[in-house]
Amino acid sequence: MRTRIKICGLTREEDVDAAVALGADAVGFVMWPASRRAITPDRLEVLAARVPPFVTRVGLFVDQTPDLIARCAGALDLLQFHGEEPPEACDLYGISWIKALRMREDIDLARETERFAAARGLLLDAYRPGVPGGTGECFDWSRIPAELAGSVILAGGLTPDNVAQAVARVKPLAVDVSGGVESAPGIKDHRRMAAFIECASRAAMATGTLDGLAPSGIDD
Ligand SMILES: O=C(O)c1ccccc1NCC(=O)[C@H](O)[C@H](O)COP(=O)(O)O
Repeated sequence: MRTRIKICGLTREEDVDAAVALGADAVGFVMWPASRRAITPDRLEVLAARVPPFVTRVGLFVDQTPDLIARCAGALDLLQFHGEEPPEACDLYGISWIKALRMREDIDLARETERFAAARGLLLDAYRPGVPGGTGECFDWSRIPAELAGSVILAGGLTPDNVAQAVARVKPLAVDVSGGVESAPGIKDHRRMAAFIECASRAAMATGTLDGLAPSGIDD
């Protein structure tokens, strides 16, 4: 499967337009007020309205209220939970959700995978105490069990310089980047976004993530 690409932490119209034009499969919006990339629900409506069909609009939440999440859900295609949202509560909003897990040294991935079995996917991210996401740090990708790798969204410290290696080594379902394509928190650098998407796409093709397909995509 082709590795999908999510550009996260968007706050400006021009950056949303650039991410879509460059071929991002998903765009992420941080709804947690303490983040330097946070936007308001009103701003989310404005930015999400610029995203065409077939590009997934992802809202990021950290232990936030059901009312706020329900307020945002109308502008989103996917919820990304970073807090301790109980699995059963996530079904309240009527749209799909993914669970972000921070790779603490003592994480029990088998247990967490079972606990969040109802999620559409797991996003594996770096761990820094007190920081729910957007750390700009990598974690040891070899810690991802082989049987899980193809179904996870890989996040944490990805950049145009390391994303090809990440795709080749992990072959994840998707890669997720925020800080690695910025000139400042929440301000995306369009050249870095273009380089990231190019490098990730080339690596996905090179690693045969389209196994079994002839170059034309049709068996000869
Ligand atoms: O990006 C944030 O500021 C953020 C704040 C609170 C919760 C989640 C947040 N981001 C989550 C993401 O999905 C980021 O893209 C991911 O953590 C990777 O960030 P980076 O290491 O900067 O590429």
